[in-house]
Amino acid sequence: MTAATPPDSPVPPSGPSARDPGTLLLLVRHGETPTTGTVLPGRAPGLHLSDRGRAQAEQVAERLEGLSVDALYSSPLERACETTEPTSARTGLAVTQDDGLLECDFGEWTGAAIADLAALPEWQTVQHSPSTFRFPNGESFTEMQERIVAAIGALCAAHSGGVVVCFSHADPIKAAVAHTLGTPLDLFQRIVISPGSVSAISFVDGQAPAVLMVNSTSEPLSELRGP
Ligand SMILES: O=C(O)[C@@H](CO)OP(=O)(O)O
Repeated sequence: MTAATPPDSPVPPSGPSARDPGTLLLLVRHGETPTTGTVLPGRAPGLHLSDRGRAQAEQVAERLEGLSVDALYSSPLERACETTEPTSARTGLAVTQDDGLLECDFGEWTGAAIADLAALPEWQTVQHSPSTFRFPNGESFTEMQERIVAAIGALCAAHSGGVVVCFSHADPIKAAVAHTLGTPLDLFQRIVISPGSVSAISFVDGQAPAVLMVNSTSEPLSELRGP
């Protein structure tokens, strides 16, 4: 037999819009570059945003209007840092570079044409069994996932209860979203993260993290914090 709930008992919080808004993490993929989709740029220096990529960066800043942002972090690579610039200008917040948000270290595959890589037998492993794959003289997908998950965990802990915006890269963001959803790393290629897109994760004490948005390129972001 279960005791009746007293009529004045508080209603338990049921999600991020309840009394405790928790910590809101926004993961932004950098805007397009001249080689996005054709070359695996990895950590090679000197790759900058295209005109379209700069427009996508502006759009991210516009979409953040109305959201009270506490901190901005970025992968140190140029294409990520350039994507932060309109948001930094609009919010007045400085950007802190964080190696935990870096692109995967693709090792000897860095700078290769994706069409050439797709012809290799190893490409099938990258697509279908990524948890077993290490890039030649580079990082494994498992290491990349552990790195990004640790990085965003530390940043959210440092800004508990706040809104944290992190600018990163496709594969690390896919791996972070997969981890939050409980999706096996071997299925993480099913998640699409487009240039200039925003994905949102909410962390509320005592609750499982909640994925609020994935690969969004148009929805207003202020509504993520409720009315
Ligand atoms: O080359 C790509 O498709 C992705 C992989 O993560 O890299 P980036 O997001 O840096 O463009």
